[in-house]
Amino acid sequence: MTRTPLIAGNWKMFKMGSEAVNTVRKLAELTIGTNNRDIMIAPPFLAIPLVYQELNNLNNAFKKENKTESRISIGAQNLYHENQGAYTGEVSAPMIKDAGATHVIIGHSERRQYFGETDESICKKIGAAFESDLTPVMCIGETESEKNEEKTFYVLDKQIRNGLKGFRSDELSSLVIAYEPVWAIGTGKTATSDQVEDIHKKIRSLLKEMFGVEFSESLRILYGGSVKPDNIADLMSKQNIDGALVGGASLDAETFAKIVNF
Ligand SMILES: O=C(CO)COP(=O)(O)O
Repeated sequence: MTRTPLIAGNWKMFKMGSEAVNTVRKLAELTIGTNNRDIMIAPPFLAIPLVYQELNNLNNAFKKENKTESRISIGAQNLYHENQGAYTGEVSAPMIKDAGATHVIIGHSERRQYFGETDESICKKIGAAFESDLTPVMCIGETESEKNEEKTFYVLDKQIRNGLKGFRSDELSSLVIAYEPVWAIGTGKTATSDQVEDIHKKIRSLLKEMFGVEFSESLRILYGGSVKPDNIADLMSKQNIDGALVGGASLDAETFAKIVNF
């Protein structure tokens, strides 16, 4: 089974609209001709329509020059699980889709930590993403103290079982999982590629038990946490690491393009 790698950038709460547009333009130019991997960027909500418009313009220009379309797709960083209603300040899956995104990051550790997200709310959000035909990138990961107490897989098992409760494998077909150990996010500490490979193997075998071998073998499992141009190739050399979810190093187009073109 070959899984197309996905290199995704999570811009978190960074970049004004014009900065987002400039960065995506540079990134598209630096990744022209990249054809064996998927690229996704997740700008703040307000920049999504601007980035979408810019990518459309660029793709039209590329077409005229006989170049292939950019492989960059757009993701949101969160959603609310209801489609519409009196939920002041929230953004729904149909709105995200309408703005031009195809992916959505769900359950990032920063949302779990600062905004009270739970496995149960994450499960509802995954359902809402699929209902609107968005690809959910479901984030899981243990904290430093959970790691020190050797509870890593206990925590991941719980996050996966509860986050994916009630779904059938055919409903989850485009799901992406991102393993992001909380202690490696923004810290410069990366898990070694062997440690990540071992955990990804365990995640895949849990998903095989839950949803069958066809599903587990086609599912992409990304790693996130201090991914940089100098560690991406080592990570990507492992059989069960199918891409990366990059924070800080995705903000600069040149740095991120080096990661994309590892
Ligand atoms: O949280 C992350 C991506 O979602 C990882 O962030 P860093 O790459 O900055 O460690």
